[in-house]
Amino acid sequence: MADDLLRENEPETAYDASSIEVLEGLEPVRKRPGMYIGGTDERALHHLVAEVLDNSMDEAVAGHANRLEVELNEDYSVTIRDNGRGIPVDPHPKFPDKSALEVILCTLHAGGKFSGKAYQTSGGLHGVGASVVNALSDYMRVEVARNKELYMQQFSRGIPDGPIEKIGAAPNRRGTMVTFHADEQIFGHHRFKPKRMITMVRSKAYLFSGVEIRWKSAIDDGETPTEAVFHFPGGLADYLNERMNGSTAYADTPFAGKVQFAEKFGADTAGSVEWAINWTPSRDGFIQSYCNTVPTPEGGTHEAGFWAAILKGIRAYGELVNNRKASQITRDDIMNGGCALVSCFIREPEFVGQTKDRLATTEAQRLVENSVRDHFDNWLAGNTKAAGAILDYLVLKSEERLRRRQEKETARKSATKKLRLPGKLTDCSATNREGTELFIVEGDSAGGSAKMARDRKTQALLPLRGKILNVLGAASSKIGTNAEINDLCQALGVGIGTKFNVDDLRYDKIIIMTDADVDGAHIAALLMTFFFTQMRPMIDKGHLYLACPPLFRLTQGAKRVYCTDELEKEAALAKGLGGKGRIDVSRFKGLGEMDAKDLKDTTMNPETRKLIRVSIDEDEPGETSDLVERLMGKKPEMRFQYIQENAQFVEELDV
Ligand SMILES: Nc1ncnc2c1ncn2[C@@H]1O[C@H](COP(=O)(O)OP(=O)(O)OP(=O)(O)O)[C@@H](O)[C@H]1O
Repeated sequence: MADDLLRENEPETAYDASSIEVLEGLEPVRKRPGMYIGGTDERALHHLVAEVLDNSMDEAVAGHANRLEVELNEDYSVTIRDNGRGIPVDPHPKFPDKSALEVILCTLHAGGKFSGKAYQTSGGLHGVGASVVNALSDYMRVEVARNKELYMQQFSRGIPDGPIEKIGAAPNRRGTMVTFHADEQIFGHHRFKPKRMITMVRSKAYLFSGVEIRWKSAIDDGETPTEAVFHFPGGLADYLNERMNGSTAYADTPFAGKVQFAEKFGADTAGSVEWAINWTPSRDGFIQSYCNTVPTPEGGTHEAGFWAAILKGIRAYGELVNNRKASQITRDDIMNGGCALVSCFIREPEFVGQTKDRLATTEAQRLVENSVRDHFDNWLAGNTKAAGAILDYLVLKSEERLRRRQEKETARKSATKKLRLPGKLTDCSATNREGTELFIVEGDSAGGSAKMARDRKTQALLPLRGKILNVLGAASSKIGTNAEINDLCQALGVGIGTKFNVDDLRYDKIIIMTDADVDGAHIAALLMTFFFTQMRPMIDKGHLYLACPPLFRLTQGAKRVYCTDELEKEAALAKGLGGKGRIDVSRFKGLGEMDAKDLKDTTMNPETRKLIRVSIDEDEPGETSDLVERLMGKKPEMRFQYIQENAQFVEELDV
């Protein structure tokens, strides 16, 4: 890439240290890495690559770079290089004795992407990524070629080894090169995996057809190429064809397109959307969405806009061809068998959390919906054969869905009549499963408040007395005769082990609601172990949840605030409640102490509560069973060994 000079005469003055704004200092990253990269497991580790790669992609999308290189080195360090403008190296106006580069890498919330001046649409926005990677790397080296000079600075665990140095001339080079080695103190035995990295690299190239990305790996896993070049002028349509992998599709070529928002909504609207979708009867559908090349696995407003456009388009087309059943098609039907890719670029996107799993920018919904809708109407009108086939398929799916619902309704009604439900179950009144919830609560007193706090229509309660049997330590005959477990199975309407059928579940969400103390955590762990070993599909299909009751209630006059932990409490006390007089702090010892209103507001009401969905790390399902066996299994020596190996971690959790 050295010989590739992009826009040689482009002035670099417009993007210099003054474009880099500072909002806050570094520090808490090493202490609480999870807050910044969502954990310390393998997924979090790979997130480091994403953060650095996203910065180079942002340069490319802004039109300053067209070539990137990603290399996994022999010592498992990673090098990412671009031919962009180079991170600014001049002294920072706020900290004249430091270069902008050092400020960026050693300060949280330092970046050039807050105001949209240096970048129009960028994946980065919090000014956190590069400094987080630096803080979590035991070694980091950044080289910047700018103005025909080569600069270099090295860091260990977020601290500079020395000031920035000019290490030579760079007549034919420009851009940034970052090499980092993830810190084993943070990530333990996890290592970068070539397969995971190449998938990420390849998808970036698909998402932005103006970039070529070279991949190299010194680690050969036997299945991933050690060298490759990715450049996809066909963009998402190419990617979709590859993802669908030869499955028969209703349209010969996907419905795909790209809209520059400025052309449709006026020059002030920066950004664009690109999409590709096709339907197939031979596999489940999927959607993969991105914003500014950052994957958004939990979707968000851009996805909502996209599906709205497709749904409205299909229904309108149905009306046009006099297919009256088209009006019963729902979003779920559209997604059934629909394989879709959506990638948008917008200015100042808002995400939920630093790992950016879900896009929250409301504007994106309108922009995407309006852009896609016109194109879709035209496409349907111009591809009548495919349009007819897709419409028929979706109508069929909607009919199947309606039939299934009816069957389930009657099944549930007769089941409620016939089923012998456990006496202590307080059932909900809804007759069909959709939207219903079963709270498994600890103790009878908690059950009392919960009974008053619940929504009778959709929320059912099952109080458990004491701790349930630890199924990992028990013989299977004992499991079958255990009274608490029998009650649980009856309430859920299912059998255990091989007899478990997830479709029989009588509720949509199963929510474990225990006290926020050690005993409560133990009961929750026992229940989760039980579900994990005996009713695993219930977790895989996302039915199991943990309620998050608060630990503290702060009151000041009429103002009330709930806090889930000590940290939140301290923060709330420091900030004040905005009322007058003394702040009273009460600590809930158990759910039973909370009055019904408190319990409803904080823990049960779907509008205001927090819930954690229990899931299994898809990448390491084996690790989960291994860990469950070690922690909950019969052999105390395994538990002891785990505690010894992870003592530091366990201690931290206790803080
Ligand atoms: N490869 C690069 N080329 C040019 N500038 C860069 C590069 N990498 C980082 N920067 C500059 O450093 C700033 C800080 O980067 P950092 O990754 O810390 O945060 P961000 O990308 O702004 O936001 P986020 O925390 O959401 O990733 C960027 O805003 C950009 O101005």
